[in-house]
Amino acid sequence: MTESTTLDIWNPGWPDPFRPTVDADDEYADLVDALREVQEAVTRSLPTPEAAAEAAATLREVARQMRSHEVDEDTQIAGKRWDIPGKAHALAPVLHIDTVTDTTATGRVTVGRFHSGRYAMNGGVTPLIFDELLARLANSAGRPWGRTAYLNVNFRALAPLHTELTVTAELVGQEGRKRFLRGAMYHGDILVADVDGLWVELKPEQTQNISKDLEGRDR
Ligand SMILES: CCCCCCCCCCCC(=O)SCCNC(=O)CCNC(=O)[C@H](O)C(C)(C)COP(=O)(O)OP(=O)(O)OC[C@H]1O[C@@H](n2cnc3c(N)ncnc32)[C@H](O)[C@@H]1OP(=O)(O)O
Repeated sequence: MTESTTLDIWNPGWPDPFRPTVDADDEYADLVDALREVQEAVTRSLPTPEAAAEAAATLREVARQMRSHEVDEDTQIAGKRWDIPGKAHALAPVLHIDTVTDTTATGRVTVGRFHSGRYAMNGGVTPLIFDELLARLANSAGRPWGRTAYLNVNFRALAPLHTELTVTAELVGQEGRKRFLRGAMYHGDILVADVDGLWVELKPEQTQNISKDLEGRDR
C-alpha cells in the first residue's frame, strides 16, 4: 500500500446494516478460504460416482453444521470484511485493493477455473470485479452511500485464468446525486475490458430501513 493511500475499511456514510456486528477473526476468513478451495477443487474434478457421493455427504454435513449457526443478513460476516481481499464472500473473486484515493482506485485479481467461462474469465465475473472496485471508490472519501444504477462493460480481449490482472477505477464526474465512474482491466499492457458506471446517491428515505427494503427479496 502506498503512502498516499486513503483506503477505507469503513465509510461512515454507509448505513449501519452493512456494518459487521461481531468482530470477525482469522478463523472466519479461513473458513471462507476453505470454501473457495472446495469451489475450485470441485470445479476442476471428475470424481468417480462413489467419490462424488462421499464428497456430497461431507459437504451436506458441513452445511448442516453452518445452519446451526445461522444469523440474519445484518449480522453475518460474509461480504463485510472490508479489511481483507474478497470481503470473506465466497462468490466474489479475491480482489486485492491496493489504493483508493478520492478519485481513483487500483486493484489486482487472479481467477481460477471456478470463475472460468471456457479457458478465460466468464463474462459475468468481469462486472462483479468492476462493481466491487468502482463501488468502493464511489462510496469512499466520505461520500454518502450510493447504489449502482448501471455498469456498461466492454469485453476487449480474453481475460486469462491463473494470471494476475490489474484493475483501475476513476471518478470522472459528479452531477447532483449522480457519480460517473470509469474502469479498466488489464493483462499486462493488454486491455481486456473497460466499463462505464453510474452510482446514484441514495435519498435519506432510501437509506432508512435498508435491510427492511430488501426483506424477502433474497429468498
Ligand atoms: C456481496 C456483498 C455485498 C456487501 C455489501 C456492500 C455493498 C457494496 C455496494 C453494492 C452496491 C450495489 O451493488 S447495489 C446493487 C445493484 N444496484 C441496485 O440494485 C440498484 C437498484 N436501483 C435503485 O435502487 C434505484 O434505481 C437507484 C437508487 C439507483 C436510483 O433511483 P432513484 O434514487 O429513485 O433515482 P432517480 O431520482 O430516479 O434518479 C436520479 C438521477 O439518476 C438518473 N438515473 C437513475 N438510474 C439511472 C440509470 N439506470 N441510467 C441512467 N440514469 C439513471 C436519473 O435519470 C436521475 O437523473 P437526473 O434527472 O437527476 O439528471
